[in-house]
Amino acid sequence: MEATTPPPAVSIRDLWKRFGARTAVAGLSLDLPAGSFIGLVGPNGAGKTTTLSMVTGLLRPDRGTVLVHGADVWRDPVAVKARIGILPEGLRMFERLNGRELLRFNGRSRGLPGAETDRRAEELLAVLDLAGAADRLVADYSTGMRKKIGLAAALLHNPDVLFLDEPFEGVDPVSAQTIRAVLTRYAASGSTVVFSSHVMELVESLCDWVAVVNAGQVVAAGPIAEVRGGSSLHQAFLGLVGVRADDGPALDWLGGGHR
Ligand SMILES: Nc1ncnc2c1ncn2[C@@H]1O[C@H](COP(=O)(O)OP(=O)(O)OP(=O)(O)O)[C@@H](O)[C@H]1O
Repeated sequence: MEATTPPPAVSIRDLWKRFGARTAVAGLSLDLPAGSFIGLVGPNGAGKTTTLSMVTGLLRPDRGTVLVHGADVWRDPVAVKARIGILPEGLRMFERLNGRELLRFNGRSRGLPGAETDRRAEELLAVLDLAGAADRLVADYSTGMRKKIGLAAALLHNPDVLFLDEPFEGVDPVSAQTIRAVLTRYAASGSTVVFSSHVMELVESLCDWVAVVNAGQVVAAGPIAEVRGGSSLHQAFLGLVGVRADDGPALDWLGGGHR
């Protein structure tokens, strides 16, 4: 008997978003398998952030539907928000709270009991190496610390699906390793991670599934070994998004000490 495929964690159908004359997302459809570590890759301006914003209910699409574990992001936002965690790009936080207060606030606004919020917050602060900074204002956190406290806030209610926009950008190797370890542990428990990145090596080493987006559409998606074929993900990516054959303008004034 054939094994039945489990329903996808996220189902995106015919998603569109225009900003004035510019089409950022152009009829994007994609099923993201549950329990996978998923990389969303694409060149600058491909529509990754716009897609993630619409999928997580932060931006209203012009058209299209998104289901998270069967619940419609726009018709049933409360059910969806209980099941997802989000680390958006350029996350705005309550800067005048310290790290511990921020997590407590998040836990309580998610309806977690106080004692449980505190227990989880302290564990996350310790695992993410933020315990020593828990009493400092978020306003004084570095980029890497902000990503980590943002990740802690996104994980506190133990979501089924975690969305992260460029979680490793501006993060030093030590913090990156800490974030990787937490995400790997989370994904190993059967939860779904979806993250966007430009770093193919990172996607290749962390993800088991990848979607390549270009000009607001999916140009390839599937298990990473399938998408990259016999080559590296980097090579496959360049082929999929189309590298310019020429080098563009000559820049013959550049280098060589000419003024
Ligand atoms: N608020 C906005 N107003 C106008 N144009 C926008 C807005 N947000 C995105 N765009 C445009 O939509 C397109 C897709 O942008 P988006 O940020 O989704 O791409 P991305 O794949 O995340 O890019 P990057 O890798 O550079 O972060 C781009 O052309 C961008 O200029």
